Amino acid sequence: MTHQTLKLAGMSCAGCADSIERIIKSIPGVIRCQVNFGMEQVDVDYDPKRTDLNTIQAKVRDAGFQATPITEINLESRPEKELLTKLSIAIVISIILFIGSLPMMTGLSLSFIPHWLHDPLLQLTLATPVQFWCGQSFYKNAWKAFKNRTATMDTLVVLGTSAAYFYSLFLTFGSDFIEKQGFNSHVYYEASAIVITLILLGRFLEKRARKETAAAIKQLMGLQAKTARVIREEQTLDIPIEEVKVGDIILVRPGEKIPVDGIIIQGSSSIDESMVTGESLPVRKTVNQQVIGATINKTGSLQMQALRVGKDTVLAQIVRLVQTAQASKAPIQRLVDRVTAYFVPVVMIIAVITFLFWILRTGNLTLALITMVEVLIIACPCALGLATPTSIMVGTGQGAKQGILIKNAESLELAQGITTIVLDKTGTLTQGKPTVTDFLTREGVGDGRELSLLQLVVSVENHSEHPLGEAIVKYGRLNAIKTLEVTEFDSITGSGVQGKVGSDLVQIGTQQWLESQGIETKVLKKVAHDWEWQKKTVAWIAVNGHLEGLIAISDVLKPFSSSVVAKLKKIGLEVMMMTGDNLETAEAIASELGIRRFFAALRPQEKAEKIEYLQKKGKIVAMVGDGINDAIALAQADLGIAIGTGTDVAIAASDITLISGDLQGIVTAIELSRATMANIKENLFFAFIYNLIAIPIAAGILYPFLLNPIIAGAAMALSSLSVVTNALRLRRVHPRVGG
Ligand SMILES: Nc1ncnc2c1ncn2[C@@H]1O[C@H](COP(=O)(O)OP(=O)(O)OP(=O)(O)O)[C@@H](O)[C@H]1O
Ligand SMILES: [Cu+]
Ligand SMILES: [Mg+2]
Repeated sequence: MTHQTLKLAGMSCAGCADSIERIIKSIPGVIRCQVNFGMEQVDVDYDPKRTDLNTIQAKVRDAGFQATPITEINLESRPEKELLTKLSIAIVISIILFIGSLPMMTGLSLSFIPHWLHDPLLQLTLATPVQFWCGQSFYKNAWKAFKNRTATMDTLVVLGTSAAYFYSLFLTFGSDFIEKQGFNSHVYYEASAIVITLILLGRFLEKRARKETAAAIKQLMGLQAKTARVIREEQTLDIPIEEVKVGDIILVRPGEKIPVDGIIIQGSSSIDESMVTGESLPVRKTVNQQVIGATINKTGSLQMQALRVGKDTVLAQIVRLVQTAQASKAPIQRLVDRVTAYFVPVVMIIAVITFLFWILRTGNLTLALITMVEVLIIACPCALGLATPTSIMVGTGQGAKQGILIKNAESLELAQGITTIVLDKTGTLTQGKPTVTDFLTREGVGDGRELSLLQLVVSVENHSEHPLGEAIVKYGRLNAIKTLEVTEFDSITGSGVQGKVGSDLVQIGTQQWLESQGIETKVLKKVAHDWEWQKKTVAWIAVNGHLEGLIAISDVLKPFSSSVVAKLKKIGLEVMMMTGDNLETAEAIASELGIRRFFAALRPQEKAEKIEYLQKKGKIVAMVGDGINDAIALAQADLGIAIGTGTDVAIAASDITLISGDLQGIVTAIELSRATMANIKENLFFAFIYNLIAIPIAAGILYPFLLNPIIAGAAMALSSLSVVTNALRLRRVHPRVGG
């Protein structure tokens, strides 16, 4: 499967986005296609054996749009200059036309307005370029839609303003005829010109605002360093970031940005990773630790080796993730789409009925025409099309700024509805950087076997990815233990690890597991219990099926664990804990955090089963976890939240990732979701209520009070603008637990 992002040109409203999506999806071989109206781009997945980029581009071109591939991240937006020129000219002409028609509109004789301004021929000369040059894009788009056998908001604008324009044109040259019929012979050039101007103005402002919503991504990308100082063939050179290759040795001085992702090979420093992880405290890093491109090296001088460059860097991946999330459709949007699809044709029918009704009832052609034009203009559903996507864009962008990656709009919509949140213990509530506190052999202190047993244990744990394993290896290093060769290593997720050192079978893991292997564990039970009550995790050691010792490992809680649990309860969620660790340790930790319900000694599959059990009881469950042992449960949960410092498996199985592992992100994500959904509902309410009220008025139910078409145009431009502005308010959501 090939993935490609294309930049789109020529879209004027959400309706165009829909038709492009439909066209691309209809090409055989296209697997997935998603248009992002806000970013003006489309993501396509296709089978390269069945179709290719040229075919896709040609199809899009046939429909009247342009699509060009984006290879590197590139956000240059289409020049707005042309739109601005057209808008300025339209404004000037509209003002002149407006002044000229004031006496007629108000019925007053305003002597300061020269009479020639009211001349229909002059008005025609002024109105024509506005209609066909400034308004050109409406005609083009309406034609495009017509060819695709759909109707969009452009269709409505074209029908409405053309009706006003051609009616006036007819009057200009045939007013005698009209007057003989007893009709009023006022021309409506100014109405059509002003409506076009207002809609252009609305588009211009909307474009501006939409550009602002892409700000989060732009900000992320602007973070990238421009150059890097590399050492090649013993020479130090400054080269552009694009030319850095994997494996290059790079020098980073204090205060400089880390140019690409890499590993420190010399020096140590504290590094500000807040731009990527949202974590505000600088982190101390030294040799062999990874650094992320775009983060800031604060104090020390570093030499690093490039590991990932270009589009493989963490930053580029984050940008891509955020872009896809912003383009994705929330379930609520699908409903809106269905409604909008029927909206335009329905409006056209209402317009025709309005026309027929008034002409038959009053015989007044002007009245019938004006009401029809109003219905066409005022009912334009573009605010409806903007309501959901703009909020989603701002919401996901805002999350990214705070170190919360939301996989798609659906996850964002889901987060607000959860009732229960289940937290994993090790690595989620605790730091996941445990240290060994006690080590005991079967015979107790001084049996002379301590070091040789520790050597066996450390050798096996050296192969484990588990934080407990890492802690034991570190402990071995402190005791100057040399590791031995291990064969037949096996990791039983959720239970422990085993391997052969020479001919000895070494097993390290839970008591439960060793018992299930037929190993007698009674002798050390008392010591183990004491340790567990001190919140320590106990690993049991057996060699050749015989219990030989115990290791106690303790892990401290993350600084915000308690306050996050409290806050989650306060916003009305049921909080539970779930762990693979034993019951006593779990109980001790849970009571410290004030969590009443918890499940302990769970194997990975059982974690998922517990979640399923909660779901069966009608709860909507979010699960937060970091490890391989959490992956199934994360996928089972309604909303999976992964700790970014955890394993890749967990991140892949989740819907939301907290990049820095800061638990406050859970609260932020939920509040952001609630705010976004509320915002979408406000937007939809505004958009619908406006149409519901405006259409009947435009159709003339309040007759003899009639709207002027100009007011209709202004109202419609304002309604989309207010939707976009409302969405931008989401940028003010910054909930934080610690202040
Ligand atoms: N590499 C290992 N070395 C020693 N013991 C292990 C190892 N891996 C797992 N265990 C044992 O299995 C138990 C369960 O492990 P699991 O990975 O499922 O959960 P956990 O990391 O302790 O806790 P949580 O589920 O809260 O993240 C551990 O508490 C430990 O006793
Ligand atoms: Cu519109
Ligand atoms: Mg864990």
